[in-house]
Amino acid sequence: PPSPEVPPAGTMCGILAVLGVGDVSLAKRSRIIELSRRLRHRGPDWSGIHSFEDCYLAHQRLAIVDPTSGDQPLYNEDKTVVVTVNGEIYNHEELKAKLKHHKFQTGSDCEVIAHLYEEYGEEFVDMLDGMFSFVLLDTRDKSFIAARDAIGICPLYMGWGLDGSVWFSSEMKALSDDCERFISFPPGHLYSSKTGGLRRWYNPPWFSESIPSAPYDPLLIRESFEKAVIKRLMTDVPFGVLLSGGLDSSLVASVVSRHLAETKVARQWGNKLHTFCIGLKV
Ligand SMILES: NC(=O)CC[C@H](N)C(=O)O
Repeated sequence: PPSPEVPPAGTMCGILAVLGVGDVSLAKRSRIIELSRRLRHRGPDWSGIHSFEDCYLAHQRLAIVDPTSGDQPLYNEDKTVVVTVNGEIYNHEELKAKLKHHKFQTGSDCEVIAHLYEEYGEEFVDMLDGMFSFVLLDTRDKSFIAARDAIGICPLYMGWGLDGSVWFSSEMKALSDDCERFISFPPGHLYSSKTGGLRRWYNPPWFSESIPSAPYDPLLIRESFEKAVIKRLMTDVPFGVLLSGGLDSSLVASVVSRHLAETKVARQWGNKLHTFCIGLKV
Protein backbone atom coordinates (compact mmCIF):
# COMPACT_ATOMS: atom_id res chain seq x y z
CA PRO A 1 0.00 0.00 0.00
CA PRO A 2 1.19 3.53 -0.72
CA SER A 3 2.53 5.57 2.14
CA PRO A 4 0.14 8.25 3.36
CA GLU A 5 3.03 10.63 2.76
CA VAL A 6 2.84 10.22 -1.01
CA PRO A 7 1.73 13.60 -2.42
CA PRO A 8 -1.99 14.15 -1.86
CA ALA A 9 -2.65 14.39 -5.62
CA GLY A 10 -5.84 12.53 -6.33
CA THR A 11 -6.91 11.88 -2.79
CA MET A 12 -9.48 14.63 -3.18
CA CYS A 13 -12.49 15.35 -5.46
CA GLY A 14 -15.94 14.95 -4.04
CA ILE A 15 -18.59 12.64 -5.42
CA LEU A 16 -22.26 12.38 -4.55
CA ALA A 17 -24.76 10.07 -6.23
CA VAL A 18 -28.43 9.69 -5.38
CA LEU A 19 -30.28 6.92 -7.16
CA GLY A 20 -33.97 6.12 -7.36
CA VAL A 21 -35.17 9.06 -5.31
CA GLY A 22 -38.64 8.92 -6.91
CA ASP A 23 -38.70 12.71 -7.25
CA VAL A 24 -37.83 14.67 -10.36
CA SER A 25 -38.77 18.09 -8.96
CA LEU A 26 -36.51 21.14 -9.18
CA ALA A 27 -36.56 21.27 -5.39
CA LYS A 28 -34.97 17.82 -5.20
CA ARG A 29 -32.32 18.79 -7.72
CA SER A 30 -31.51 21.95 -5.75
CA ARG A 31 -31.28 19.93 -2.56
CA ILE A 32 -28.78 17.54 -4.16
CA ILE A 33 -26.70 20.44 -5.52
CA GLU A 34 -26.72 21.94 -2.03
CA LEU A 35 -25.53 18.63 -0.52
CA SER A 36 -22.84 18.28 -3.18
CA ARG A 37 -21.62 21.76 -2.24
CA ARG A 38 -20.80 20.38 1.20
CA LEU A 39 -17.95 18.59 -0.60
CA ARG A 40 -16.67 21.71 -2.34
CA HIS A 41 -13.48 21.81 -0.21
CA ARG A 42 -12.50 18.52 -1.87
CA GLY A 43 -12.52 20.04 -5.36
CA PRO A 44 -12.45 23.74 -6.16
CA ASP A 45 -11.94 23.46 -9.94
CA TRP A 46 -15.37 22.43 -11.19
CA SER A 47 -18.86 21.44 -10.01
CA GLY A 48 -20.90 19.14 -12.22
CA ILE A 49 -24.20 17.28 -12.01
CA HIS A 50 -25.95 14.88 -14.36
CA SER A 51 -29.49 13.78 -13.81
CA PHE A 52 -31.37 11.00 -15.47
CA GLU A 53 -35.00 10.58 -14.38
CA ASP A 54 -34.76 10.27 -10.58
CA CYS A 55 -31.02 9.55 -10.48
CA TYR A 56 -28.39 12.23 -9.85
CA LEU A 57 -24.60 12.06 -10.15
CA ALA A 58 -22.66 15.06 -8.86
CA HIS A 59 -18.97 15.93 -8.82
CA GLN A 60 -16.65 18.49 -7.24
CA ARG A 61 -13.38 18.34 -9.08
CA LEU A 62 -9.77 18.81 -8.06
CA ALA A 63 -8.27 18.49 -11.54
CA ILE A 64 -5.16 16.32 -11.77
CA VAL A 65 -5.15 14.79 -15.25
CA ASP A 66 -6.33 16.80 -18.26
CA PRO A 67 -7.52 19.86 -16.34
CA THR A 68 -8.92 21.48 -19.49
CA SER A 69 -11.36 18.83 -20.68
CA GLY A 70 -11.69 16.17 -17.99
CA ASP A 71 -14.66 17.68 -16.13
CA GLN A 72 -17.12 15.20 -14.61
CA PRO A 73 -19.48 13.37 -14.76
CA LEU A 74 -17.85 11.45 -17.63
CA TYR A 75 -19.63 9.39 -20.30
CA ASN A 76 -19.36 6.68 -22.92
CA GLU A 77 -19.85 7.69 -26.58
CA ASP A 78 -23.64 7.97 -26.61
CA LYS A 79 -23.88 9.16 -23.01
CA THR A 80 -25.92 6.16 -21.90
CA VAL A 81 -23.29 5.34 -19.28
CA VAL A 82 -22.48 8.09 -16.75
CA VAL A 83 -19.74 7.99 -14.15
CA THR A 84 -18.58 10.19 -11.26
CA VAL A 85 -15.13 9.35 -9.94
CA ASN A 86 -12.72 10.36 -7.22
CA GLY A 87 -9.32 8.93 -7.98
CA GLU A 88 -6.48 8.18 -10.32
CA ILE A 89 -6.33 5.29 -12.76
CA TYR A 90 -2.60 4.77 -13.24
CA ASN A 91 -2.90 2.24 -16.07
CA HIS A 92 -5.47 4.22 -18.08
CA GLU A 93 -3.27 4.35 -21.17
CA GLU A 94 -2.81 0.56 -21.32
CA LEU A 95 -6.54 0.12 -20.80
CA LYS A 96 -7.35 2.61 -23.56
CA ALA A 97 -5.12 0.63 -25.91
CA LYS A 98 -7.43 -2.35 -25.33
CA LEU A 99 -10.45 -0.25 -26.29
CA LYS A 100 -9.37 0.71 -29.81
CA HIS A 101 -12.87 1.00 -31.25
CA HIS A 102 -14.04 3.30 -28.45
CA LYS A 103 -13.99 7.06 -28.94
CA PHE A 104 -12.74 9.05 -25.98
CA GLN A 105 -14.10 12.54 -25.46
CA THR A 106 -11.63 13.75 -22.83
CA GLY A 107 -8.06 13.12 -21.77
CA SER A 108 -9.23 12.18 -18.27
CA ASP A 109 -7.74 9.00 -16.82
CA CYS A 110 -11.18 8.26 -15.36
CA GLU A 111 -13.12 8.21 -18.65
CA VAL A 112 -11.82 4.70 -19.25
CA ILE A 113 -14.24 3.46 -16.55
CA ALA A 114 -17.32 4.20 -18.69
CA HIS A 115 -15.87 2.43 -21.74
CA LEU A 116 -14.55 -0.55 -19.78
CA TYR A 117 -18.01 -1.08 -18.32
CA GLU A 118 -19.51 -1.09 -21.82
CA GLU A 119 -16.97 -3.61 -22.97
CA TYR A 120 -16.66 -5.97 -20.01
CA GLY A 121 -19.61 -5.31 -17.67
CA GLU A 122 -18.97 -4.88 -13.95
CA GLU A 123 -16.07 -7.37 -13.90
CA PHE A 124 -13.81 -4.61 -15.29
CA VAL A 125 -13.09 -3.23 -11.80
CA ASP A 126 -10.37 -5.83 -11.34
CA MET A 127 -8.51 -4.36 -14.34
CA LEU A 128 -8.03 -0.95 -12.71
CA ASP A 129 -4.65 -0.12 -11.21
CA GLY A 130 -5.22 2.90 -9.06
CA MET A 131 -7.00 4.48 -6.16
CA PHE A 132 -10.64 5.27 -6.67
CA SER A 133 -14.22 5.55 -5.52
CA PHE A 134 -16.82 5.78 -8.23
CA VAL A 135 -20.50 5.45 -9.05
CA LEU A 136 -21.60 4.41 -12.52
CA LEU A 137 -25.14 4.65 -13.86
CA ASP A 138 -26.26 2.64 -16.87
CA THR A 139 -29.26 4.62 -18.12
CA ARG A 140 -30.25 1.82 -20.55
CA ASP A 141 -31.61 -0.33 -17.74
CA LYS A 142 -31.27 2.18 -14.90
CA SER A 143 -28.85 -0.08 -13.08
CA PHE A 144 -25.85 1.24 -11.18
CA ILE A 145 -22.64 0.10 -9.60
CA ALA A 146 -20.33 1.68 -7.03
CA ALA A 147 -16.83 0.55 -6.15
CA ARG A 148 -13.93 1.44 -3.90
CA ASP A 149 -10.21 0.71 -4.42
CA ALA A 150 -8.53 -2.36 -2.95
CA ILE A 151 -7.44 -0.84 0.35
CA GLY A 152 -9.79 2.13 0.60
CA ILE A 153 -7.44 5.03 -0.13
CA CYS A 154 -10.31 7.08 -1.54
CA PRO A 155 -13.18 7.50 0.89
CA LEU A 156 -16.76 6.39 0.16
CA TYR A 157 -19.96 6.17 2.18
CA MET A 158 -23.24 4.55 1.26
CA GLY A 159 -26.70 5.38 2.56
CA TRP A 160 -30.38 4.51 2.20
CA GLY A 161 -33.23 7.02 2.17
CA LEU A 162 -36.71 6.37 3.55
CA ASP A 163 -38.05 6.75 0.00
CA GLY A 164 -36.04 3.71 -1.14
CA SER A 165 -33.21 5.80 -2.62
CA VAL A 166 -29.58 4.68 -2.52
CA TRP A 167 -26.87 7.26 -1.83
CA PHE A 168 -23.09 7.34 -2.21
CA SER A 169 -20.77 10.12 -1.11
CA SER A 170 -17.10 10.86 -0.47
CA GLU A 171 -17.98 12.23 2.95
CA MET A 172 -20.71 11.44 5.44
CA LYS A 173 -21.81 15.06 5.67
CA ALA A 174 -23.48 14.89 2.23
CA LEU A 175 -25.80 12.03 3.15
CA SER A 176 -26.20 11.95 6.92
CA ASP A 177 -29.15 14.39 6.97
CA ASP A 178 -31.11 12.70 4.19
CA CYS A 179 -30.49 9.02 4.84
CA GLU A 180 -32.18 6.83 7.35
CA ARG A 181 -29.08 4.67 7.66
CA PHE A 182 -25.58 4.80 6.23
CA ILE A 183 -22.33 2.84 6.28
CA SER A 184 -18.68 3.27 5.39
CA PHE A 185 -18.32 1.51 2.02
CA PRO A 186 -15.92 -1.40 2.54
CA PRO A 187 -12.57 -1.20 0.64
CA GLY A 188 -12.08 -3.62 -2.25
CA HIS A 189 -15.86 -4.04 -2.67
CA LEU A 190 -18.40 -3.42 -5.38
CA TYR A 191 -22.10 -2.70 -5.00
CA SER A 192 -24.34 -3.71 -7.86
CA SER A 193 -27.99 -2.63 -8.01
CA LYS A 194 -28.78 -5.70 -10.09
CA THR A 195 -27.95 -8.08 -7.25
CA GLY A 196 -28.69 -5.48 -4.60
CA GLY A 197 -25.61 -6.43 -2.64
CA LEU A 198 -21.99 -5.76 -1.87
CA ARG A 199 -19.32 -8.20 -2.94
CA ARG A 200 -15.57 -8.22 -2.66
CA TRP A 201 -13.90 -7.65 -6.05
CA TYR A 202 -10.37 -7.61 -4.65
CA ASN A 203 -9.31 -11.18 -4.00
CA PRO A 204 -5.50 -11.44 -4.11
CA PRO A 205 -4.12 -14.96 -3.58
CA TRP A 206 -2.47 -13.91 -0.31
CA PHE A 207 -5.86 -13.22 1.30
CA SER A 208 -6.24 -16.89 2.05
CA GLU A 209 -2.64 -17.49 3.22
CA SER A 210 -2.23 -17.38 6.95
CA ILE A 211 1.51 -16.64 6.84
CA PRO A 212 2.98 -14.79 3.83
CA SER A 213 5.80 -16.97 2.57
CA ALA A 214 7.85 -14.82 0.15
CA PRO A 215 11.53 -14.73 1.15
CA TYR A 216 13.04 -11.38 2.17
CA ASP A 217 14.34 -9.68 -0.95
CA PRO A 218 15.58 -6.12 -0.39
CA LEU A 219 16.19 -5.47 -4.09
CA LEU A 220 12.63 -6.45 -4.91
CA ILE A 221 11.35 -4.17 -2.13
CA ARG A 222 13.40 -1.31 -3.52
CA GLU A 223 12.19 -1.84 -7.08
CA SER A 224 8.55 -2.16 -6.02
CA PHE A 225 8.82 0.94 -3.85
CA GLU A 226 10.36 2.99 -6.67
CA LYS A 227 7.72 1.80 -9.12
CA ALA A 228 4.95 2.66 -6.66
CA VAL A 229 6.27 6.21 -6.25
CA ILE A 230 6.91 6.75 -9.98
CA LYS A 231 3.43 5.72 -11.08
CA ARG A 232 1.97 8.28 -8.68
CA LEU A 233 3.73 11.09 -10.54
CA MET A 234 0.96 10.93 -13.16
CA THR A 235 -0.23 14.52 -13.02
CA ASP A 236 -0.68 17.55 -15.26
CA VAL A 237 -0.62 19.93 -12.31
CA PRO A 238 2.22 20.84 -9.91
CA PHE A 239 2.53 18.80 -6.74
CA GLY A 240 4.61 18.56 -3.58
CA VAL A 241 5.75 16.00 -1.05
CA LEU A 242 4.81 16.18 2.60
CA LEU A 243 7.87 15.60 4.77
CA SER A 244 7.21 14.25 8.21
CA GLY A 245 10.87 14.07 9.12
CA GLY A 246 10.81 10.28 9.17
CA LEU A 247 12.34 7.66 6.93
CA ASP A 248 9.29 6.90 4.74
CA SER A 249 8.63 10.44 3.55
CA SER A 250 12.35 11.07 3.00
CA LEU A 251 12.55 7.97 0.82
CA VAL A 252 9.48 9.07 -1.15
CA ALA A 253 11.04 12.52 -1.67
CA SER A 254 14.37 11.07 -2.78
CA VAL A 255 12.77 8.75 -5.35
CA VAL A 256 10.57 11.60 -6.63
CA SER A 257 13.48 14.00 -6.99
CA ARG A 258 15.46 11.43 -8.97
CA HIS A 259 12.62 10.85 -11.40
CA LEU A 260 11.05 14.30 -11.59
CA ALA A 261 12.99 15.37 -14.67
CA GLU A 262 11.42 12.53 -16.72
CA THR A 263 7.85 13.55 -15.96
CA LYS A 264 5.43 15.45 -18.17
CA VAL A 265 4.78 17.92 -15.36
CA ALA A 266 8.48 18.90 -15.10
CA ARG A 267 8.54 20.13 -18.71
CA GLN A 268 5.86 22.64 -17.87
CA TRP A 269 6.49 23.48 -14.24
CA GLY A 270 10.24 22.87 -13.85
CA ASN A 271 12.01 20.04 -12.09
CA LYS A 272 12.44 21.47 -8.67
CA LEU A 273 10.68 19.35 -6.07
CA HIS A 274 8.49 21.22 -3.62
CA THR A 275 8.25 19.83 -0.13
CA PHE A 276 6.07 20.82 2.79
CA CYS A 277 6.43 20.30 6.53
CA ILE A 278 3.99 20.89 9.34
CA GLY A 279 5.39 22.48 12.47
CA LEU A 280 3.89 23.40 15.82
CA LYS A 281 4.76 26.63 17.60
CA VAL A 282 5.17 25.99 21.30
N1 LIG B 1 -8.92 14.50 -7.65
C1 LIG B 1 -9.41 13.52 -8.36
O1 LIG B 1 -10.04 12.59 -7.87
C2 LIG B 1 -9.04 13.60 -9.83
C3 LIG B 1 -9.96 12.88 -10.76
C4 LIG B 1 -9.33 12.72 -12.13
N2 LIG B 1 -8.24 11.80 -12.08
C5 LIG B 1 -8.88 14.07 -12.65
O2 LIG B 1 -7.73 14.27 -12.88
O3 LIG B 1 -9.63 14.96 -12.85
